[in-house]
Amino acid sequence: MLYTVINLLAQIYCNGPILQTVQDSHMFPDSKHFVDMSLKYDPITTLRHFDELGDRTSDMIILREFVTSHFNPPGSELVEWFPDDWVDFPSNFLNIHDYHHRRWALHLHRIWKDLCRKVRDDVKHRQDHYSLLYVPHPFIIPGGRFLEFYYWDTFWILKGLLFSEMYETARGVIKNLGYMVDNHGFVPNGGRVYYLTRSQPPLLTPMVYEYYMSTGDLDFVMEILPTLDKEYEFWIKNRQEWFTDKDGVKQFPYYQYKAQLKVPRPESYREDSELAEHLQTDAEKIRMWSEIASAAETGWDFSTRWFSQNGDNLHRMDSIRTWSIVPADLNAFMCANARILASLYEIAGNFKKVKVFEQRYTWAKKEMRELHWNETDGIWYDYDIELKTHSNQYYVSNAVPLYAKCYDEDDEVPHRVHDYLERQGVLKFKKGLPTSLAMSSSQQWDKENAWPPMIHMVIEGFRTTGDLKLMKVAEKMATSWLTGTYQSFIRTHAMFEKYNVTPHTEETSGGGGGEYEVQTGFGWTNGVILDLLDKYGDQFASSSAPSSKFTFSLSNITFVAVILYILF
Ligand SMILES: OC[C@H]1O[C@H](O[C@H]2O[C@H](CO)[C@@H](O)[C@H](O)[C@H]2O)[C@H](O)[C@@H](O)[C@@H]1O
Repeated sequence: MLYTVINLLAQIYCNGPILQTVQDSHMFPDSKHFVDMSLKYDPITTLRHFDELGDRTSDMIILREFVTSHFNPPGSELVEWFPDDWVDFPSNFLNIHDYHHRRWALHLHRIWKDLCRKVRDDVKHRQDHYSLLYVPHPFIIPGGRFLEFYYWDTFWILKGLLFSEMYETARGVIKNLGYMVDNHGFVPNGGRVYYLTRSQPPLLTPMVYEYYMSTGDLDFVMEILPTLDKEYEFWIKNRQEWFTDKDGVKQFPYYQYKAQLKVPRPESYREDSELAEHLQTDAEKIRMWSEIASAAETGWDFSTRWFSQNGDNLHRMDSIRTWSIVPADLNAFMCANARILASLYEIAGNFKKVKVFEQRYTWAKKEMRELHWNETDGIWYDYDIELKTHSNQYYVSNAVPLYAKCYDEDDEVPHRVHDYLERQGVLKFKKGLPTSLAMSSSQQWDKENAWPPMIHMVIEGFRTTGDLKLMKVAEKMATSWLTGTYQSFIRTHAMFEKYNVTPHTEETSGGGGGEYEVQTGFGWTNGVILDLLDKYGDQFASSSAPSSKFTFSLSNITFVAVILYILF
């Protein structure tokens, strides 16, 4: 049933004459706008009405009239939702000693209410009218143009919700992703029908682990465990290959982002059509669109990481070759998934499964050592499976295996990672780690853009080593990030999805590049700040807060007022 509905919807939102005509007409400046509009009639009627217009759809006035009379504006399928478990002052925030930061945290905490949505019941009953996929529980959207849930964003949103003591909402967002696995076989990139051809970095199992660590809610873990297992199977079945020795004997499995797409991404239809314009054959175009969709699956859309690293094509988007890359971060995530699932099955007393996942964990660590670890440079690199070599370039993702703890107990490894970052000169970026050093790139997952999830993983990677020197490194990074983003917030009153950390200016500002304007809101940014304030709020003092006496007393009054309000 659901399969038939999805197929029908695909004819409107993923392919077909309406999508192509509207997107090619440049009716909306952002290609995502059109595919987020819900239908006024069912897909078959809509297609028939469009067909009846014949050639007249080349007239912009007629086309616009058709869109207005057959589609609703984006967002009308969602209700703004007040989360039941939201309280004015979560007691965790008492741990934030500096009142400026506490006030900032309270502001971010309030933003959860602005970003919380519930899918209207009508979507459940008439899914064939909506590109939005039905999920049963309220959830947090990233913000800006992103009005649906996003898979890997949810991990950092969840971290923030847990610090905000919104355990019910946190459980709901996890359950929604589980609902995706149960109904669609995997977690898509985001909650739209056009995202059903690809996933995103697999962090559902780590989310359950984080939730369990904060709540001790074992019943929920046991309930969702089969779904987590099912998601792991999706990655095995659809994204796994075996590394073989020269005699063809299997050594260990490895994972790649590998989505298949025969058409341009619907939400960036124009951009992808133009990129493939020069290609002669359908096969070449399909390959390029699949490489692009796979890059979107990485979460790093787009980055020179997926483009040619040399020659005339250096760092050009049309040289995209995601299928040739074995990403260090994806394999680290799969490794962490295997380790967590082995522990959860142990708690469940299912020792057969413990053995299965322990074996997968052992393989994953072997894969990390043999394909990614570079003994000379002391870091993990992406592996180029076509050229049979390390990618050998600095990307902040090189440090993700440290966060995922995907290496054998060895005190040296974290220090070597630190030394590598130092040698690359990226620790000199005072405001935050740059994503890459590919200065000629105009992509958003490159150069001096710093992304909250990556900053968080590096900080956590060092903080959790237990090594005093590296914990200091983590603290310094966290303090710089908090200071820069706080100053930016005071100046702009906005939280950005990514930040520019160029050393050439004093101030941290919103990032740039890529195919859309920098967005504000912003789910994962706020989640990361709240989690860092959880970890460092008792030590971190604002050097940058507004200094006038008036602001000082006003903020104290605000805080006292909040406390009085709670007490009485
Ligand atoms: O519409 C273009 C792309 O937008 C998304 O990617 C970016 O935003 C996401 C939400 O914050 C984030 O998860 C992703 O890492 C960003 O690059 C979307 O995920 C892409 O699939 C889409 O093509």
